Amino acid sequence: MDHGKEMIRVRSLGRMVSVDRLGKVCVWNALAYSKVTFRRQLESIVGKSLILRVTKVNDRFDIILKSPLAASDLVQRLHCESRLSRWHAKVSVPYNQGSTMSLGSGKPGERGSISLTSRHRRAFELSLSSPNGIFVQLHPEGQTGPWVHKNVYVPQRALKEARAGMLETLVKNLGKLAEKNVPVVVGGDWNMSQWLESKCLKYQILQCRGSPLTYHSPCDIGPLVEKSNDPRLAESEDVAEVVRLLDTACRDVGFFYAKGHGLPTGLCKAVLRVSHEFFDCNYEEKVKIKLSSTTGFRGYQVVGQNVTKGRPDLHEAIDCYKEFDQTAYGELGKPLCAPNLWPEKPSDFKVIMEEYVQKMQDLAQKILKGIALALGGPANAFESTKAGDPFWVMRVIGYPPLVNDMQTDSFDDSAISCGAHTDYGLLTLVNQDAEPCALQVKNQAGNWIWAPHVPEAFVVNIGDMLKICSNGLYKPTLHRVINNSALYRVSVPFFLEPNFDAVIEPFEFCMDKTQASTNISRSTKPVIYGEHLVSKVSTNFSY
Ligand SMILES: O=C(O)CCC(=O)C(=O)O
Ligand SMILES: [Fe+2]
Repeated sequence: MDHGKEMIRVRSLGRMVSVDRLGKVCVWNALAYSKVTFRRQLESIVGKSLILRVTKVNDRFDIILKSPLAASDLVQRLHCESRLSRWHAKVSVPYNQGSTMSLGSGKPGERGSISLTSRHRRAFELSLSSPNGIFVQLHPEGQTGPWVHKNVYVPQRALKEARAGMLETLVKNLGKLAEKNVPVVVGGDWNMSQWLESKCLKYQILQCRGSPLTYHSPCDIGPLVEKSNDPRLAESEDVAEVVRLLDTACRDVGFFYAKGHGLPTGLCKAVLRVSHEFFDCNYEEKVKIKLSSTTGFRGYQVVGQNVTKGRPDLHEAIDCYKEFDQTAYGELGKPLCAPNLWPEKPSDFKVIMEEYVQKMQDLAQKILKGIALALGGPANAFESTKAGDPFWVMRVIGYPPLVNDMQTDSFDDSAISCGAHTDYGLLTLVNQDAEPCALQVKNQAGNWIWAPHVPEAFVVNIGDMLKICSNGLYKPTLHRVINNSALYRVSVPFFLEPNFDAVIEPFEFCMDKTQASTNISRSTKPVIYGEHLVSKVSTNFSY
């Protein structure tokens, strides 16, 4: 489909605009709605000002949006937030210009096409509406043996190594089916697109950004939390199951959801409530605790004061660090040696946050025991010199909506709430508002996927220091925040760090592992954690 020359009149802009400067989304299976109710539905999902035009065309709705980014966000939100999963929505311009995609008429299940979707339910539904097609579901939850049902083929859930061989065969067979003009719908994750491309197969992507991170079901860390002080922790079977899940998540994704963590829901909610109450205060109130190099980089930073890779982040925040004595780390600790700055309003801010920090440190250390076991070491591997007296960082972050006035031409497509980065320390635990969905994680296929709020679960990700400790077995994943909604968002990440003065270098047991599998004994250089942190913090701000 070439939309390059299609021009439309956009009333709010008062002129003809080529659609390739805008974003276009097609939605199927929604014709039960009138145009007016459908538009109202869309507006409740993405905000009125993003939507420039909605038209009914044959069997679908076509939606023109303010920008390609807005279009990909709409598709994601249709799937991720509104959960209107009966709809099939797709951005009508190729997601990845230049790759070998056959777009055909853009309709799923077209003869001879291979369609790729990361949502297994979506693929399943498509397979039913396309009875001559074949549906392959790669990562079914709780699937132990292979099964075939009508046109649905579910291969056995396999371990990563075994999966490679399985994919090889699968891709070959998919190619043969496409040659025979059999429509194929593949549900799985985006790694599949790499396989298809490596075999030069043409396919169409039915969803533009991959599934939300929730696709990987939350890890119930309950057994690990309950038994973390048990000297026979490593022998417990249910702990071993948690450890296995942690290993897969840290190796493959670098992110996971942790439920069963034992933190009171009321406390987690109170943390978000007092954060909102603070950000709701006026400017004068907030800058009473303004951060600068003279406050030890502690306190409130205004919107745009934080900089990621040279660009201002469009968020405001209160930064807190573990407090320490002047004599503790000498020159190394000087730039950060100061008390935390707590706001007066709301009056319960400090007491709630201090209780939260203490509980989060305890929880993060328990998860770290599970990670030590997952890496093949003793549960206490991070204790004593590495992280026996851990440093911590907590950021209370407020993200205003990025787009307020979409009626003007001033929309900046590249505006970002928090630029792509990895975290500095060992483990990050994020407590985020239920809405809006704004955190994104880059998956192995290079696509940004959403990490929406999951009730009673923390988003957990690994940081740079864990990469060094694990000798690269676990790598931190790039993530960023884009608040394209009309809602103000709060998140409170808690970062568990090594001891401030720790020399961070790979564990022996990790070096043995990498030596055995890749012949690389040491892939990372040692660093002094405190130096790493100070160098990051002191270049993070514009004053
Ligand atoms: O706001 C979020 O969800 C994540 C923030 C983040 O990545 C960070 O502060 O390092
Ligand atoms: Fe982060």
